[in-house]
Amino acid sequence: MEVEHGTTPIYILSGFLGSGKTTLLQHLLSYWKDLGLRPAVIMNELGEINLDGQLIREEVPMAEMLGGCICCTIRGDLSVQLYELVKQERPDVVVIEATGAANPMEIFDAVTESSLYMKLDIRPMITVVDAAHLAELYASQQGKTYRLMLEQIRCGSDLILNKIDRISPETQQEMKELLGKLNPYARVIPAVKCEVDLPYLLEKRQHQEDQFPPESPKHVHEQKLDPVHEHHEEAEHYHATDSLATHSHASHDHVTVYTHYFSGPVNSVVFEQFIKDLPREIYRGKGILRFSDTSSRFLFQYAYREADYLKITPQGDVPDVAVFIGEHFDQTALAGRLKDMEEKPE
Ligand SMILES: Nc1nc2c(ncn2[C@@H]2O[C@H](COP(=O)(O)OP(=O)(O)OP(=O)(O)O)[C@@H](O)[C@H]2O)c(=O)[nH]1
Repeated sequence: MEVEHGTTPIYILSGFLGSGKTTLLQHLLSYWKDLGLRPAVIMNELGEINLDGQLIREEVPMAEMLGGCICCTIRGDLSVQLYELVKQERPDVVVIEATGAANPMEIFDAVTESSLYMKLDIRPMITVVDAAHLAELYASQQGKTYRLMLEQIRCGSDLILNKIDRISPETQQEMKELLGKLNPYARVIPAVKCEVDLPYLLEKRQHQEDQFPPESPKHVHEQKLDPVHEHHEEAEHYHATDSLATHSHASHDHVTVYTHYFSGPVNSVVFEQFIKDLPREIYRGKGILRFSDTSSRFLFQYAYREADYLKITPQGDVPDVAVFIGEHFDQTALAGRLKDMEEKPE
């Protein structure tokens, strides 16, 4: 990796909730470590607790931005966190993992603000796309989730078409072509578990600026480097020029998060059934649990109707917790079912 002296490369990982960003992050961190580089991470979660952080090696410096989205509610904090992380840890490279609900243009905005007082090399965005989820949303072609996904696709310079194990070869071909149409400037990289050729993904390409379509991220990016530019003017300009940006800040107003702290262990079979029965409006779940019928603790992941359980020994003092993210789901009903499980663990 070419690193300009005194300049910190910043990679932003974008992609809808559960698409595979943390999976990619883990590959990136191992790759850089093997090269003898010191990576650092900024993780942003909508929930109050960073569960993905549990999957990251302890020695990797990490700034956690919890309980909001860096593209809007806690956006101002990003430049502060980035500044402190770079100053204190002197990393060779920083990766920002955005929440899957984040509007990519706004993250670009927030990061470029930091580049006003730090030497940063903001690399083009990497967007991870859940192939099966895209196929389904493309079929219906509606909803805010679809629009947000389109925007994330449009802003990526590399599009990792992940989870191709979940679609047929024909659909795979269709999705590749679709990505090519939605964003002709990006490289499309099909993958399973984000296993991609990392030197290829990270290489600095010639004429990288030409990758951006006219009047899209590059345009906004350049404006942000002008410190006297008024924010609302920029926002207006962005809305006026970007045909997909019909909802900018409001893009994830429809996304809600429910965090449940468990008062005790729950039965694993009952919990697994509960996850299987989750309503369609809930598209993401994760948590750390203690089951009454097993001895170890588990990290569970639920993304787009597929669940995964991993035995873990949490770092530090981590409560038993589950976080659910979805669109307008009934939080009270969900809370009730979880509570029931605690009261009847067997
Ligand atoms: N079947 C399948 N599952 C995958 C693949 N890649 C990742 N997953 C699983 O999908 C789930 C979500 O992956 P993450 O890497 O946590 O996704 P994320 O984008 O970081 O999720 P958020 O942080 O919630 O936005 C996990 O259970 C992964 O093991 C893949 O290629 N195929």
